[in-house]
Amino acid sequence: MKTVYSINDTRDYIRRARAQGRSIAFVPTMGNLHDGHLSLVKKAKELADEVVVSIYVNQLQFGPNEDYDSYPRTFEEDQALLEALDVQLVFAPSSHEIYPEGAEHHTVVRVDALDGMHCGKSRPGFFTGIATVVTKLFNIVQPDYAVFGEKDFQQLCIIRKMVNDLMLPVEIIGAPIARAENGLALSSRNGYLSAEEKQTASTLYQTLSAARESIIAGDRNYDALHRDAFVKLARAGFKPDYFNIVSRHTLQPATLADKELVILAAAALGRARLIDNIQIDL
Ligand SMILES: Nc1ncnc2c1ncn2[C@@H]1O[C@H](COP(=O)(O)OP(=O)(O)OP(=O)(O)O)[C@@H](O)[C@H]1O
Ligand SMILES: CC(C)(CO)[C@@H](O)C(=O)[O-]
Ligand code: BAL
Repeated sequence: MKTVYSINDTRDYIRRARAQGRSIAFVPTMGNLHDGHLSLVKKAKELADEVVVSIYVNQLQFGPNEDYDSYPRTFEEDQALLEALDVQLVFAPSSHEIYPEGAEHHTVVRVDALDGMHCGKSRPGFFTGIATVVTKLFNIVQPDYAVFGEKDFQQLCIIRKMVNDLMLPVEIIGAPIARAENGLALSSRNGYLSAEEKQTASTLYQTLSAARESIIAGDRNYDALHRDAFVKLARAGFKPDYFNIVSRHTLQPATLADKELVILAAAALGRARLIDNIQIDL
């Protein structure tokens, strides 16, 4: 496994791999790797000859009062995990490499149709920061495939739309949510939770699962399901942000005509803001 820090070294590596006719799958991450990330890497290995993983905590997607400074950075451990999976290239740029003139007044990519709702409503600028850095990373790595987790469902939809609208030559692959035994979706920010909070945190998945069961059983009172979920989460100690039953394709509130749904949820618990979702086929 090779680790590079510059765009030039990444491009050199990619050029050589391409000259040998090798295909490339890319997994962008912010590091502090867990089994969720590793499942993406395993998927990438199935898709292409070369797997490239980026580790970069992108300041542009963090709000002024968010956890950019305290975001967990565990570069050495991350490298060991990727080495064990035989990843060929790790790209770990500095902020200066990605934003040499600073992130302010930088050209951005905004996926207007999907970025003002759900997480985008609570975190203004979040998805513009993501779409912008992912575009840069795609331009640097120029992969055939890029793998993203379904845990960040809105992010995955936004990347798909961006790639489609801007005709970027990369195929986006979604990977299922990796969960802890109690159902909690794995996330780097789970590290902010105490052992007790980690148990409580599973209520988010349980609440999603219960709503899913009700809908499958025929309940179509989405407003009431939304209200009940907020009450359940608040009782468990969460500060619920949203619990939205939406069409999987538009991310707009589900109508009775929609058959492919997803429930998107976010809630704060202690220091952590957790997100999760569950899909429903009617
Ligand atoms: N539990 C999971 N299952 C599947 N994919 C995941 C999981 N957690 C993260 N990913 C995916 O890994 C990629 C990198 O995500 P990121 O580095 O932000 O990790 P994270 O654990 O989601 O961090 P955070 O706690 O900051 O949200 C994204 O495509 C994300 O969807
Ligand atoms: C896609 C991503 C690596 C962009 O910084 C980040 O949003 C993430 O880790 O999901
Ligand atoms: N996994 C999404 C990145 C973020 O929350 O900043």
